[in-house]
Amino acid sequence: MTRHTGELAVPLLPSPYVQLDREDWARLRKAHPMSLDAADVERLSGLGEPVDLREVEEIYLPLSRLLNFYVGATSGLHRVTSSFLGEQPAKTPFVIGIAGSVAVGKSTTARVLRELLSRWEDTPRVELITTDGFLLPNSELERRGLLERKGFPESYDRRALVRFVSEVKSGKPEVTAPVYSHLSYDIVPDEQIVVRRPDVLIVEGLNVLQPATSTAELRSTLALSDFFDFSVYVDAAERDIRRWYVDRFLSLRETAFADPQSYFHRFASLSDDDAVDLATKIWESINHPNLSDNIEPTRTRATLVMQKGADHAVQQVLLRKL
Ligand SMILES: Nc1ncnc2c1ncn2[C@@H]1O[C@H](COP(=O)(O)OP(=O)(O)O)[C@@H](O)[C@H]1O
Ligand SMILES: CC(C)(COP(=O)(O)O)[C@@H](O)C(=O)NCCC(=O)O
Repeated sequence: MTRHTGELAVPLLPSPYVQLDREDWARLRKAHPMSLDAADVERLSGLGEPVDLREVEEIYLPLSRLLNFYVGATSGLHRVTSSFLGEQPAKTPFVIGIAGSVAVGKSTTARVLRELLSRWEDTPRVELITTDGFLLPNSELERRGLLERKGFPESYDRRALVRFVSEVKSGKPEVTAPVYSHLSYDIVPDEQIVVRRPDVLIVEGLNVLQPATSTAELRSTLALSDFFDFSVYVDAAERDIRRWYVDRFLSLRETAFADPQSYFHRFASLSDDDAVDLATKIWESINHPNLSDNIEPTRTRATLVMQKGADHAVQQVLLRKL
């Protein structure tokens, strides 16, 4: 097996990652045999995403196995701390962060992992939360002049997001999160997600690996990632991500945008060329600068980096060893 040092080195420091080609990573599966039964296959194909089952077996199953080892080791550490303190050990939810650009495949990765992790005996209850629920409402974004910066770190209520994850982790019986609608393009008033002591919490979003900010308003808060037990950065070449974004925009024209209630309904009747132009313009003015200024710089903070090729298939996996 060829293992070499990952490219994501901080200059002059040894890379903290071991880099595995797809074949090497997939081979790890043989050491930890697992298979999907008919019910698993059915559940996975019911997720509404065209995920190749070979991809699930070769990439996501080994990852779910690794995560299962981390869950065991982390709960051992919690037990040690409780016993040191002379306390009764309580079960602490294992928290996974999933970061990456808009349209890189974070939601798909998160949903596949939720399915696979819930198959492990010690983690049957896996909850998934997306950070868009913590975007400031449009009225507030407008007041702050941030409507064109949705998805940038400052467009979120970061304090509420950190509080949410810390409360789930502290074992609070019920913790609620606000809900964002892509249909209305805003936070949904009076709607909430309730999380009740999961075994695993997956937190997926563009900015989940952002370091703590030091603005006057937020100084001395903890970073969200301080609560992560494991994090995944989904990575790909920007030209591929932009194409996935434009393709998704084109297909949303026939589905979500076609709904008269949709904020984007006015885009449903665009010609192919105009839709491609508009999606490319949104990419260049919002999603590209957010990726290069805010999201990509957090990649080296992830425990594991999945590097996808043009067809979404993972080509390389970088796993943090140091
Ligand atoms: N593993 C995959 N195989 C095939 N298509 C995928 C895969 N992951 C994502 N996609 C497609 O790429 C687009 C973006 O994926 P999504 O998970 O919605 O990204 P994000 O949550 O990062 O915005 C979607 O159209 C999705 O169907
Ligand atoms: C809602 C999002 C900010 C993503 O939020 P996340 O759940 O990753 O925090 C993003 O999908 C979005 O709508 N961005 C605005 C620019 C655009 O329309 O692509």
